Amino acid sequence: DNEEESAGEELPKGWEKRISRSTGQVYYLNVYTKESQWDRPTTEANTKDNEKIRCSHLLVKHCDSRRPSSWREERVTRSKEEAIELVNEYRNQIESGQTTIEELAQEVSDCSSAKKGGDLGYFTRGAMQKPFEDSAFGLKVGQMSEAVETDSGVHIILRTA
Ligand SMILES: O=C(CCc1ccccc1)N[C@H](Cc1nc2ccccc2[nH]1)C(=O)O
Repeated sequence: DNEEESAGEELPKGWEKRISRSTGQVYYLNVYTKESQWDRPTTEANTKDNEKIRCSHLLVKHCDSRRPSSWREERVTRSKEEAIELVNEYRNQIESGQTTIEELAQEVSDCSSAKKGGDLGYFTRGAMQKPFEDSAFGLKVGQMSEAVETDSGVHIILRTA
């Protein structure tokens, strides 16, 4: 509002100041990505294309995977249908709180990220296979995907940041 601008505390481009309906606290909305944050932004709001997110994933490969091999087994022979069934069972175990994606990925994920509990680090659009990217960027922080199929196999994705 005016006195803030006149006091030279203008917000960087792409941000808007909001008041939380539930707590009355001030927060800031990135008008491009619709993401919000408590801290007053100091840099321009990033637009969709340079948005970085962080995910962990669990991958179950199958006989038609691009590389039907992994640290777990020399030759992956399960069918795609079996991989989908397994992934859905794993997803239920995580959803029910029996385990976490980090713990399960270390045991069963066919991706080398298994060693890090499935953590893929931060990435922008353009870094991962399209079905994976579309699912990951559609998740809110803390949300887990349904089974996602890529040329590598069948994934569960958890957005962590
Ligand atoms: O591509 C990799 C390495 C991914 C990775 C990124 C960052 C840190 C650690 C690993 N592994 C493939 C399996 C695989 N395919 C994927 C497709 C999308 C995201 C993660 C994936 N992982 C494979 O092993 O065949």
